[in-house]
Amino acid sequence: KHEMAKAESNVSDGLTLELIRESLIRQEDTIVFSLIERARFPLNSPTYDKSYASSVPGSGGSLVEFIVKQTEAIQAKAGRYENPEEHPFFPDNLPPSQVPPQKNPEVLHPAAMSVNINKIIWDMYFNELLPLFVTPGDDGNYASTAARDLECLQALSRRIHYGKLVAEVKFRDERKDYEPAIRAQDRDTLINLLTFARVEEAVKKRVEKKAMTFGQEVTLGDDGNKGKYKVNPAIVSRLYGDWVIPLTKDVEVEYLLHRLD
Ligand SMILES: C=C(O[C@@H]1C=C(C(=O)O)C=C[C@H]1O)C(=O)O
Repeated sequence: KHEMAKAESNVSDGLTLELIRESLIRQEDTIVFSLIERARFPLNSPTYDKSYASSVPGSGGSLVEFIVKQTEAIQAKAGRYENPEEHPFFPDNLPPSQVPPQKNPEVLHPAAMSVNINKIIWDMYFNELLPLFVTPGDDGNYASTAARDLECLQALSRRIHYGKLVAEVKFRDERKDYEPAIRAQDRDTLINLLTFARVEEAVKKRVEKKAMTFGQEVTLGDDGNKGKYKVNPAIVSRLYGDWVIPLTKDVEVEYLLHRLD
């Protein structure tokens, strides 16, 4: 099946819609597990409170900002952001990579570099999503909480920015349809071209099922915990329907608008 998709794609770098969809499906596992790990802790609001971390040198904000900035600085030195699939939340003043450059194949148009919607992802995660899937309360585990938040943010960011690859492969497959819309800078036509409603419905159903499967209480003996999940499956489905899929499509459109620059 794979080989067929590859043969159809008539490009040399092996990028196919089928391989991209496989990666997006695999990334659902990472996202669901990272939400489950974060949900072990209650909201722990001091993690996000500027006054709590004000004595941490160089934090400049909350404890979560401190963890994210410091982690991104280390990972930048290790070459993480040389990979076109990775996008920092705080791109300003990141140290350069200190490892030998990797030969990443040039799959995307260079305009892809300027598309980074992590600010929107950050606000969505903390303002809308987090209060929906964690319990209220405070158990004092702020550093662990911030580390789990970073994992959620990175998994969501990678999935949403994968829209660049989705857009590239769709553009190559239907250049004749995309080119006039790009020349006209016509967002609505681009959205219509790249939307597959049936795929989106399947994604939402599958992530709900994954939340039920990965988030069930596994017990030996009586099934007293049946129907209790570590993260509410309906909220995972809503995360995808309301935010992940629309933001992925925003990335696709932003990328395509500059595809012919
Ligand atoms: C990712 C794709 O493109 C679009 C975006 C989707 C998503 O974010 O999951 C799903 C279907 C499409 O509307 C795809 O066609 O597979």
